[in-house]
Amino acid sequence: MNIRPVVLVADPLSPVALSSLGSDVEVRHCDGTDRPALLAAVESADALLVRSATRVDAEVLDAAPRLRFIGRAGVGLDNVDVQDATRRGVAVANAPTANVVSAAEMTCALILASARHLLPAGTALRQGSWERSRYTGVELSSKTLGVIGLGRIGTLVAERMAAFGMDIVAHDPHLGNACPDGVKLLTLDELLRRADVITVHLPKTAETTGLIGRAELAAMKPTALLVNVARGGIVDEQALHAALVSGQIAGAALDVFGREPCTESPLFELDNVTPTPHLGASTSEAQDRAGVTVVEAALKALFDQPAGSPAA
Ligand SMILES: NC(=O)C1=CN([C@@H]2O[C@H](COP(=O)(O)OP(=O)(O)OC[C@H]3O[C@@H](n4cnc5c(N)ncnc54)[C@H](O)[C@@H]3O)[C@@H](O)[C@H]2O)C=CC1
Ligand SMILES: O=C(O)CCC(=O)C(=O)O
Repeated sequence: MNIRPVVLVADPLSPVALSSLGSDVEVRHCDGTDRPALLAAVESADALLVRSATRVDAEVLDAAPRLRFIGRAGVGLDNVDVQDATRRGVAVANAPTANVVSAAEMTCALILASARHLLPAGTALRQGSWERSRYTGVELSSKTLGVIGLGRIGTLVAERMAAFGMDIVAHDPHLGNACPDGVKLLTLDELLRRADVITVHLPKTAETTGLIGRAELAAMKPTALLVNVARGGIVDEQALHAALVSGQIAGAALDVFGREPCTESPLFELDNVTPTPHLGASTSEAQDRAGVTVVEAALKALFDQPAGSPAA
């Protein structure tokens, strides 16, 4: 009889994280985006480890009578129904700091890529077109960066872009007086009107979904660049498409989309959009840290507590 607890890995975790699971647990894998496979596999799972692709909702929790722990190897918990899990005595842990440097570096890369048209210029060159004046960019030095959500990632982005000579303004109603030196806190409307580059670093919640819509895009400068490495749906994609086509704003870089995986979008047809497939946390360092963090939490939940009692 198998008495080892079963850890179900439903999204790809780093090899370092997988090996840190050790031999006291039985590790099983499934594709968490394949709903029937997930629902079948979770039935015997004591712990479930996911990244952002697997949705853990009431249906999954209903199918998982033995589940004691859900580990989210990353920051955003919008794909896990934490409230429902907690109500059922299933502990949930994420890795809130594991990938923030990677996400911040990705954001900086997208800001620079957008300002200098790297994606369309490189694509044109691969197609044999040497168009230097078409891809004239803008300098970032002395421009204003507007950070919406000055938490861990927003702060790292602000620090890094300040080194490029950008003035930093931010909007974050939950910060109170805890604003870092050199950053000016503004209302959302003031930020939208003043910033040359706007970057979004918010959790996806009922409050933040659709926060950047038609009216907010209309308030931005026609030269503004908008970057979203947070979550799809915080920026209204239809309104953004209209704003980019009409020249209401100059460009956008998007790492995240309302529906993922997202392989087709009218936004992908626009030269002034730099899209990436949710790569913010996709570095070996971030994946090792995030995976090991949730594995350690899973082992603690499985072995430090008697089965059936909720982990802290
Ligand atoms: N693209 C990617 O691969 C990654 C995306 N993310 C996303 O980035 C998000 C932010 O991550 P962190 O900076 O680590 O989170 P955090 O919790 O440190 O910071 C979020 C900040 O947003 C602020 N905030 C909340 N509601 C707001 C509102 N309505 N207006 C303005 N500010 C508001 C909070 O006060 C907080 O300071 C995550 O929730 C996740 O969804 C995180 C890592 C990688
Ligand atoms: O690597 C992932 O699963 C995505 C990272 C992410 O979006 C997050 O940590 O919130």
